[in-house]
Amino acid sequence: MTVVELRDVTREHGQAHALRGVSLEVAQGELVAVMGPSGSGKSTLLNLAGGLDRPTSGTVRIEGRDLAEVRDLAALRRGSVGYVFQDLNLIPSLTAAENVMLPRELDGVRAAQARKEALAVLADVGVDQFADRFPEELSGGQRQRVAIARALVGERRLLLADEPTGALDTATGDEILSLLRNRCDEGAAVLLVTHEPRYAAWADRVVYLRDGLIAEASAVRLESAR
Ligand SMILES: Nc1ncnc2c1ncn2[C@@H]1O[C@H](COP(=O)(O)OP(=O)(O)OP(=O)(O)O)[C@@H](O)[C@H]1O
Repeated sequence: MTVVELRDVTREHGQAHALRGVSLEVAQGELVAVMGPSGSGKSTLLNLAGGLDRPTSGTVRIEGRDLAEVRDLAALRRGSVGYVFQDLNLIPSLTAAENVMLPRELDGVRAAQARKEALAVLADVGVDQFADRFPEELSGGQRQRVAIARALVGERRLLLADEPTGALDTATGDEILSLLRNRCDEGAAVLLVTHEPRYAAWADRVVYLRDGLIAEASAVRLESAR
């Protein structure tokens, strides 16, 4: 099943053509890596796929719903889309568990239930022992896991990750990728922006962007690099 579909999508910022006609589908269970030089449109593509930005032309569908016709986009995003960014924006005054609970509480889930869900997903990513610590009390890798837990909570089916391994050492980066890969194998669709061939090797497909267009797409799974 297709989770996200972009069809002939363009995005212009005044004179700048960030995307110039991109079509892409990501199915359940699929991890697609997006690579390309700086300024080629990778972040724009991710933002459009998650409904954080709107295309100038073309359509974006999440689970079959045309985002241009969705009234409460924020609710759809909270329910279906998880984001992991390099700068993870954990809220410093909230504990790890509270950061993960927040999107669920915004959706009206009661605190006790939200905490239960947060602890379960923190355990999934291996940091439940740090649930009551604040972000500044955690290492970079631990913080990134908390950010991933926040993206995963509520069983979101589309995960968008923009350089999620940016500041991490190789071993921690590999662990983060393996978490994303596991979630994918459990049925999520993942779009991953990365500069690193090492991490793109975890993908089912690699899409190369150049000047706002898909220059090349490879369907080869690079098993040997795992
Ligand atoms: N808000 C904006 N206003 C004007 N131009 C923009 C805006 N956002 C993006 N652009 C332009 O669109 C193009 C694509 O930007 P985008 O951030 O998507 O590229 P990227 O591939 O993610 O780059 P990087 O790897 O450096 O993050 C760039 O030329 C950028 O300058």
